[in-house]
Amino acid sequence: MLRGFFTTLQNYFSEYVGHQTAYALRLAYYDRIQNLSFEFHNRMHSGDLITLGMLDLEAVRMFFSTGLIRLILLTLLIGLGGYMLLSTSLTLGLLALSFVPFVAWRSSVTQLRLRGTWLELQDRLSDLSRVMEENLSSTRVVRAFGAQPYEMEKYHAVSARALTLAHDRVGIRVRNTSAMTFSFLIAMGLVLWVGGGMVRSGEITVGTLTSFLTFMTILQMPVRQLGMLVNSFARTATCGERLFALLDLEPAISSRTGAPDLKVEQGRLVVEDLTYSYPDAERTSLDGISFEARRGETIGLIGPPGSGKSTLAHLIARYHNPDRGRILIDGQDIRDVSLGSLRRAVVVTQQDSFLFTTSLENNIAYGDPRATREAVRRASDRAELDQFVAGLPDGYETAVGERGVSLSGGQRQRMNIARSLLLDPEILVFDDSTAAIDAGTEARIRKAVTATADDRITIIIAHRLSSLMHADRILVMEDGRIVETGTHAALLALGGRYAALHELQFGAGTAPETEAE
Ligand SMILES: Nc1ncnc2c1ncn2[C@@H]1O[C@H](COP(=O)(O)OP(=O)(O)OP(=O)(O)O)[C@@H](O)[C@H]1O
Repeated sequence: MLRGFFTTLQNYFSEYVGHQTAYALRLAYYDRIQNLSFEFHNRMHSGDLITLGMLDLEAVRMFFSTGLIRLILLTLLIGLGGYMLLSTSLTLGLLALSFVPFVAWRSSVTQLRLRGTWLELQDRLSDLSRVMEENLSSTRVVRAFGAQPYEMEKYHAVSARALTLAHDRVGIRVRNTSAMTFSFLIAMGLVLWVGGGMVRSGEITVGTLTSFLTFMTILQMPVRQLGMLVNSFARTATCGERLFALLDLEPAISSRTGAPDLKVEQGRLVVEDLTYSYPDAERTSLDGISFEARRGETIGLIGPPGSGKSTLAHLIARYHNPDRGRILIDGQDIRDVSLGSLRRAVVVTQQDSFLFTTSLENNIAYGDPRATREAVRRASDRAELDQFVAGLPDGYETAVGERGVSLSGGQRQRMNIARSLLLDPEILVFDDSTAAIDAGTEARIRKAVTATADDRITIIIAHRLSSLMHADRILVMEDGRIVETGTHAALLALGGRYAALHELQFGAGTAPETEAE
């Protein structure tokens, strides 16, 4: 009865502790990956991060749910059992316990081997989720190029690698279990042999020998479980090491302790000698960029792909820290103010928009969940999305994302623009965010955005000249440097790269004034 009672308590509490530990670790892990820098996320594949957050964390939970309590139980059982055996008969006790050192040695060897292979297996499983994740997010590309057989083969290859290693691991474990059973049976045989002799010579009674054998049988189970414990230890040590290596990482981009909020009064942006290279990159992505902008101004950024336009935008929002130079907003270095206040003041409308699985309204209000329906509608109207939404049966309640209505590339971009406009930031960067929108709609969006442009600095990054020719100043970038600066008219008159681009896009002879209207 007592055993039943305590087993129930043990099961309940050990599971409770395991789940509570996993819950706390899961939240700490999620919190960490929310705050680690873009450089970290560029380096780590999301498949690996998911494996770490699911499998490694589960291994640690299992240890707390079953391994830890088993360790206490085994120590108690082996300690007490061993004491009772030895105190009854020293010779027989030693014989009965002779298998324990062998099992301990065998387990240690197995622990080391399993530990190594577990790490390798995790890597192979990570490869598996990476291939699957890539495949799921590239369904269209795969179908468009008829690459299903190739994808299948790729998945098969990584699956087979995981299977081979899993097999090897089973082999190690089974050999270990067999060796342990064998050594126990030998010890039992010895006890019967020697103990039988002692009974015959009258040294001990049949009852004592029987109780010895019963003890050994009781002890057998926990001792055999040493193997499982060893396995659980090996897994937890490895998984915990990986998990804590990530938990111990300090986010490269964070607010200094006690950093004040950014205060914007005049609304002046100063970029000084900005230089930046991505980690491990051979080339410098930005090289000595300097410019200034005031509230009410629109700055256009143009240049060939890879010239550093997006990198510059990302540095202004402090997604990365510059290697050299600084960015000041109203005289405050953006590294000295709280990150939250900076990200409220600087919003970058990304090239790709991500739709969360929720209503259109919630998607637009993502940056400000407390925004009113009216504010959402206004932002969406300025982004030329309102009419489209009005045509949907559920209007702003329409579910979008993976399980909802899909939006076209242009509609997604407009939703992205509405999401940014809603926040009404001090510095608004459009990073090629109108590329998928037709020129007519883009012109209407521009007009609506310009109506409130006096309150902020607007930076427009685009490849299409018509998107930014109206800007107060246009910066032409090449290889991470600003190579030309001026208004549309001035740059045309300069006859340099901008003029050449203009000729390429509009042909010679088109009056710039008409375009710039
Ligand atoms: N995460 C990254 N890691 C390493 N190098 C990068 C990374 N992102 C961009 N780069 C490199 O930095 C340089 C500038 O890239 P960036 O994306 O800023 O160019 P861009 O002018 O915005 O290009 P596009 O017009 O194609 O958007 C390029 O040489 C690019 O290869």
